[in-house]
Amino acid sequence: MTETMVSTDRLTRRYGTRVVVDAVSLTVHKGEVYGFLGPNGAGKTTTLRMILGLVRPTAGTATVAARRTGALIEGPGFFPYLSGRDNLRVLARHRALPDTAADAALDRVGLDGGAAFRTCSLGMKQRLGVAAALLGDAELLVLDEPTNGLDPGGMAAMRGLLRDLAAEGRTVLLSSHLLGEVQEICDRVGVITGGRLVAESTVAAIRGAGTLFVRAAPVDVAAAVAARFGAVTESDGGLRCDSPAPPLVQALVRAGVEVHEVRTVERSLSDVFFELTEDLA
Ligand SMILES: Nc1ncnc2c1ncn2[C@@H]1O[C@H](COP(=O)(O)OP(=O)(O)OP(=O)(O)O)[C@@H](O)[C@H]1O
Repeated sequence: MTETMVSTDRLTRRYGTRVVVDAVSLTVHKGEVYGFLGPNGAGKTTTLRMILGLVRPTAGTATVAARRTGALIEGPGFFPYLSGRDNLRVLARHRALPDTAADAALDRVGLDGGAAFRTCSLGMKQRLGVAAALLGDAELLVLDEPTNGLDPGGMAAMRGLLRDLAAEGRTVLLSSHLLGEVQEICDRVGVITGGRLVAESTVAAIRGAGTLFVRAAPVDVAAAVAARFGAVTESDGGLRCDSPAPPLVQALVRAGVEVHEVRTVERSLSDVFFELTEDLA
């Protein structure tokens, strides 16, 4: 059975008359990487802050089942001249944790922590931020844009780290405006735009089963057969058909059509995202 780690029920935040987060109900399962996806200003950070108890909801509720939660929201305040290790030890001491907790968190993210914070690359700084969130062995990590500004190598490393943390049974809730990133890291995504959650599902389900691309001759006969199964449009010298492949192919062959090519065309998460957000524009 899937255990729920975070759930919100019609979570809402207004600033003045402006509704920044509008009745968002989302569910994050234990042990998954959940991507909270939306354009700038969509309300992601405000939602994460409400989940963490840093911002009070105007209405609705947020429930967190984790006993130990760590967060990286808009970068923790690291001291520039202290090393990564000393920075983490300072944070650990604030929370009455031993220095060994800082060392364990550094190990976990693969940093030696020797360099002064100000000399660290952005990738190292982000890893240090994740280490800070992990302090005290957090079982839920809430990370606001953890891959923001990273180069492709840094992103791949962060992706690997977050997947590994989930494989250990931790739950990761991250926000992002990078569709490709979310598509690769996350088990499930919630899409937010204009403060409203417009979709929540597995990445695969949100992208849909995809449509079929069929190249067949004669094309007009093929189109007539395919139209019995669903919508058909002509594209790239073939047909795009909304239909499962086996019955369509059988019917085409029975109708004497020569089938040259049949393949599934998956929509990327970005196509879906723009469709979802266009509807609301
Ligand atoms: N304290 C506040 N007072 C007034 N408006 C606010 C406050 N905090 C956030 N907002 C507004 O709420 C909207 C959503 O902000 P939020 O930071 O939650 O979005 P976001 O999706 O995280 O965007 P970004 O990726 O740019 O951080 C923005 O238009 C922002 O200006």
